[in-house]
Amino acid sequence: WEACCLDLRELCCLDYLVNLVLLCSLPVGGGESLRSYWKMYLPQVLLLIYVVDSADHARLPVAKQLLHQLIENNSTLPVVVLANKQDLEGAYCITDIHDALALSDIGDKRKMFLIGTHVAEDGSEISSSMKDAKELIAELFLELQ
Ligand SMILES: Nc1nc2c(ncn2[C@@H]2O[C@H](COP(=O)(O)OP(=O)(O)OP(=O)(O)O)[C@@H](O)[C@H]2O)c(=O)[nH]1
Repeated sequence: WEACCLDLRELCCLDYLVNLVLLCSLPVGGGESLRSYWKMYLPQVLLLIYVVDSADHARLPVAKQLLHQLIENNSTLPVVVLANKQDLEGAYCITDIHDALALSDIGDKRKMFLIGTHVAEDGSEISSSMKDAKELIAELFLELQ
């Protein structure tokens, strides 16, 4: 991580920056066996990107509880929630996801964004929603340097 702490303001190519952000990210899965690692990584991150499955209504209450627990002791950590799988029939819309995750309770001190995304099932192309999310994340990353 430290090796990547160069002055990103000097970089003017957004594509390069987006790729660099992805390189610098620490993806941690959401499975039960991996959740104990979340708090371990949290102090090292500039920005939390929390991905939920918008079509998995049954697990949204757990996703809400875990998100709130994760950030309860860090009132300023910026959070980007990706409401993924928006392409699936029955997926909750952004307003429903906002309510299901109780994002209005997350506090007004931090930057918080909620974006609907989806990826092609075969991974063949990057959707425009995912490109928008990547660009937002890159811009936030720049601001946080
Ligand atoms: N239609 C659609 N499928 C997706 C999307 N994102 C991931 N998938 C597919 O969903 C399947 C499961 O992927 P994920 O939900 O990301 O996997 P996971 O989070 O490890 O699995 P769970 O913990 O069981 O939810 C894979 O076949 C992915 O290709 C999406 O936005 N739309």
